[in-house]
Amino acid sequence: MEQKATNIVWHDMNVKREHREELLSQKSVLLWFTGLSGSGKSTVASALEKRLHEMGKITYLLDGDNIRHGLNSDLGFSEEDRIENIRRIGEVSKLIVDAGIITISTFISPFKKDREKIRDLLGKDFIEVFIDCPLEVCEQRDPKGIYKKARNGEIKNFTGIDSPYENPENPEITVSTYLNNLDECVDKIIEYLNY
Ligand SMILES: Nc1ncnc2c1ncn2[C@@H]1O[C@H](COP(=O)(O)OS(=O)(=O)O)[C@@H](OP(=O)(O)O)[C@H]1O
Ligand SMILES: Nc1ncnc2c1ncn2[C@@H]1O[C@H](COP(=O)(O)OP(=O)(O)O)[C@@H](O)[C@H]1O
Repeated sequence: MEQKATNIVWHDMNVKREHREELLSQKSVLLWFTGLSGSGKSTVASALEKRLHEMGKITYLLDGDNIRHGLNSDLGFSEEDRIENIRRIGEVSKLIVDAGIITISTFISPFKKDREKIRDLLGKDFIEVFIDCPLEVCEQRDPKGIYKKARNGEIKNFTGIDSPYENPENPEITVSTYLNNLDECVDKIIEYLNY
């Protein structure tokens, strides 16, 4: 997004990310989870965070449903609002990574272009985690009864039904929640991180 303000100057602070990382004895990254509603983003992210916490890592989890109650409560599910939702979360994630914290962000983030913008923002610290699960399975799980509502027209612009989801082309990690159990899904991410 174009910067509106003029006459603003970036101030370089004394305490930098590397100093915070050193104090925390860890390297921070952004694990960006993307996938359909019901694919397992929140479930896998929460189990992963627990595992990392038990390993002594400092983490923070940003979750779509939760953020939409606060920071992004002014946004709905039009294409424009989803783009702004993901843009803000990308920026917030960058700040948390800069704080030295291992950040897990779980949003449907249906558009490839928006995810790529966050990759550009974070560079090598961006790890895209595709939570892969066919729509039929997500719909069968329907943990919030939300697909049922989308099918009978109570919810419009629902991802996978009447709003698109673009699969990642080259995610760093693909986790298939319809093939592997929760522990196996978490193992795969932990193995990649190689802490
Ligand atoms: N129209 C529509 N489409 C998709 N999802 C909807 C919609 N309306 C409400 N919900 C609920 O909102 C959660 C998705 O929010 P996100 O911020 O992750 O969406 S997005 O990235 O901006 O597309 C999503 O949560 P998850 O199921 O955890 O993915 C839904 O429960
Ligand atoms: N291997 C698995 N990993 C994650 N969730 C699974 C798995 N197998 C079944 N599930 C179930 O799928 C549902 C996923 O819901 P949720 O985590 O809220 O998805 P999302 O955050 O993507 O909307 C939960 O009811 C969960 O118990």
